[in-house]
Amino acid sequence: MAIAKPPLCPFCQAPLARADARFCPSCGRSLPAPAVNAPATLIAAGGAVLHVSEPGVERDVVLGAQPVTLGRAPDNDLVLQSRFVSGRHARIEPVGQGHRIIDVGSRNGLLFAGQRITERVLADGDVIRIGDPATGNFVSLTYRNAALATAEALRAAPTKFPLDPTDPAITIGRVGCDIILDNPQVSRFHAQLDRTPGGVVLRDMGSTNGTFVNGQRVTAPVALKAGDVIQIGAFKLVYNVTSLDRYDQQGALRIDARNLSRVVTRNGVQRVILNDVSLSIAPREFVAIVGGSGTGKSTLMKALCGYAPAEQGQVLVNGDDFYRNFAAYQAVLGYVPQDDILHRVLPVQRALEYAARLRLPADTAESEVKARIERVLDDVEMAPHRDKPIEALSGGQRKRVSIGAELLADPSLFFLDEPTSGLDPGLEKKMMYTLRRLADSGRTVVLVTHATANITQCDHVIFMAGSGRMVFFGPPAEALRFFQIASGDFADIYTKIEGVAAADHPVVQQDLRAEYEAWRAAYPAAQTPPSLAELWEIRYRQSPLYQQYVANRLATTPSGPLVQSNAAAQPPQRVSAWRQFVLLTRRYFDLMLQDRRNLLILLLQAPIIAVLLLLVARSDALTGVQAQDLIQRGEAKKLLFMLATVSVWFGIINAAREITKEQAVYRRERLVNLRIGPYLLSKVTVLSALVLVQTIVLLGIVLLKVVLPGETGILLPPLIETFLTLVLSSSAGMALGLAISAASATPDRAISLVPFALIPQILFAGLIFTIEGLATPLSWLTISRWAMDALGASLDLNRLCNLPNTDDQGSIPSGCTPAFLETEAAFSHDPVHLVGRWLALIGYAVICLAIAAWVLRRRDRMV
Ligand SMILES: Nc1ncnc2c1ncn2[C@@H]1O[C@H](COP(=O)(O)OP(=O)(O)OP(=O)(O)O)[C@@H](O)[C@H]1O
Repeated sequence: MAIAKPPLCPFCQAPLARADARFCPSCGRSLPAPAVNAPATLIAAGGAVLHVSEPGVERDVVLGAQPVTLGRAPDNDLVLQSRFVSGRHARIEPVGQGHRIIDVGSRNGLLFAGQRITERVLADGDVIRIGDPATGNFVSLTYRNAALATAEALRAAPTKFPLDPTDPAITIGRVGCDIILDNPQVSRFHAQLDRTPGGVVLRDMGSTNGTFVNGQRVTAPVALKAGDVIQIGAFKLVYNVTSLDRYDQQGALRIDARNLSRVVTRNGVQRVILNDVSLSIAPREFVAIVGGSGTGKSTLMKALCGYAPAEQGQVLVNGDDFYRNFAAYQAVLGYVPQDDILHRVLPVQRALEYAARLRLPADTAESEVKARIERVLDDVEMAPHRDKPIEALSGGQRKRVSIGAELLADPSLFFLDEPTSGLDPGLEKKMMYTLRRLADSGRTVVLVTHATANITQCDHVIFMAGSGRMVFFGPPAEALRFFQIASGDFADIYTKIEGVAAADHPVVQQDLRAEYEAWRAAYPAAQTPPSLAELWEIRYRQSPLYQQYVANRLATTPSGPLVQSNAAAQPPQRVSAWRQFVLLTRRYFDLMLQDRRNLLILLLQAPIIAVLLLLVARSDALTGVQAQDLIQRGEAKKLLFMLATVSVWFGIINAAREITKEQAVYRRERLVNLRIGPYLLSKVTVLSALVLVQTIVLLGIVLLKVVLPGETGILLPPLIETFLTLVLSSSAGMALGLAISAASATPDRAISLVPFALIPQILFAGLIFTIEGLATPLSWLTISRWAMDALGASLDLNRLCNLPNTDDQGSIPSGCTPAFLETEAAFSHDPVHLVGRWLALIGYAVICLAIAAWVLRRRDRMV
């Protein structure tokens, strides 16, 4: 074994005079004790190399024909400094042309691909980590051995399935098929190849996530020709007439971005928010996008993950145009937005069950869902908290559950928007450690973060500055050198890249003098100076780092077949509307029941209002007594007006917060596959059940005192007609409430809008004020007016005298005169009139739901 590089300061990379130097002559920081014992017996020419990366220390160690022990004790061949490494941790011993690593009984073990291992024969490119779950620190050991096939090459090699010409059909699916594609996103029986007289034909067997041929979704049988590429989730199957070659791209997805730009126009002014960004992220890399506020981090991430495509430029996933093939790749995409994407009132396990049912193929067995949930709970270390409501968890734990929800579908591309925001430094570090493990276990992980304390855990860091400019892409340690940060603190980079580049600016003077002068020469007439971001961008593009980490990477072709697609971007795959409706309805019921306090308040409204009405309503308000006929119609109208308005109130208030309060969950699920129709109908179903209960309670209690006339019903008994009218009024109110909710940015705003919907119901119902002139068309827009008409018709108010109830002296007028018996057209006692009013209420509800759906669809575009 030998130290391959001259000793360098781990903080500023300046050369050290001696390997055992205690202080750096350049940055002056104290140095760790020499870490490696290098007995001459272990030095072997041409051997494999182990790149050792400990916090603050990087070195290469040559492995030879002798076993090497590693651990913290000083008598190991390779001494590691970190406290979480055991005294005697592992042994690396030669096997054939390569090596094997063996855990010799360490406490924290060896991690490979995110999983603990006891032993592994190493392939070129393997990364073994020793991690400390308590602090989130880890040591990385990267094995390089040119004599072995690379781990990437092994992963890229196809598996050939010979196609027997006598075989009439070949099935493709997750279990029990001729060709097995083992991924939760693949349906059990996903697709089938049929041999027909005309050739081989591919059929999708009603899969949840779709089958694609050359980028086109298979909706009808497709005749295959040689070279056609079939895509199912992360798998590609190339049809070669005599064989089907399966390329498993799980955990092997590379992202190349070329010249991404985005310009927005606000108040007529154009602004660049993403400025010609190119980069390349290899499979299983963990990449952080960092930079100041408003510098375009989220814009870049959304362009990379396809949720807000760049206007110019191209994103390629394993060489395929990502935007054009978005529908095919959507199944392998995980995205964790800043907000929680699960309902907080649900316990962790139950929330994950609903998420799994919505995301995984419909034919996923209960046992598979359970196993998947167990797996992700372990992956995010939340198994001990499975029964706790999400709202009872800490911020970091909640974020882990959101990550778990995304992991259910086992995505190979994983994007996270500020997963560490709001976490304390300890939790932040653990979160980064979790993400590192997820990347190691076969995911390309990209996150946006403000926190730079732990970005050494990433393979690469992207620094954004100014108006969407990428000023650095490369390994974190290189960033410190590039920006000449002697302190070793990444946060110092922020101050170097923000601001205007005046000639006397210290950063221009120290770092960017050449770039500044070149810029001045290029733009001699410029009135305003460039930004520091612009100069760093120029500097980075001219640096060897850009050549190495961007240009050279972009110049290499990805392994595996390419999808030659000229298709326009296709909408995402849709799962069965009925299945979604059933699941969403079940979940919504569950949410209602979990939020007991709110449910209790909603349910108490009806009896409390009914009891208050009992206190003021007369028992004969609707029937009338002969001697008091003169005041009856007014009294009856008051009671019916209250019943109608209260019903509308129930509907509006039940629904007004229901969409807006869960909009983060809705937005995320919409990006996966949620349909607006089933979503709204699930709300309508559950809320209808609620208004039904409320109406029964309200009417039931009121009728304990108030007597309903016996014979007045037009089509049905008056009780049934009254009940129907009130339910229809509540339902129309509920639809109006849902429209308000869909249009409101926050629950508070929705509640503030409720009076605007409710007060017209009072003004234009025709009771308090006479409706004439402009008020007439406005009254058509209110629910209570149609409800009053229907109630008045059913209970035949025209049979009662039409006199205002002003007889507060107790004196009874002598009798009804013809003038007092004047009828009101609104209460016509005929079937057409009543059914017309019911239809108006139904139409009202339908229009409000259509508006809610339209608003939700419009929101899709606002990314
Ligand atoms: N759809 C849009 N329309 C108009 N302006 C937008 C749009 N999206 C982003 N912007 C603007 O582009 C700039 C960059 O936004 P972005 O969200 O990418 O920044 P960021 O670096 O992620 O910021 P933060 O760290 O504050 O979240 C901001 O000034 C933002 O207001």
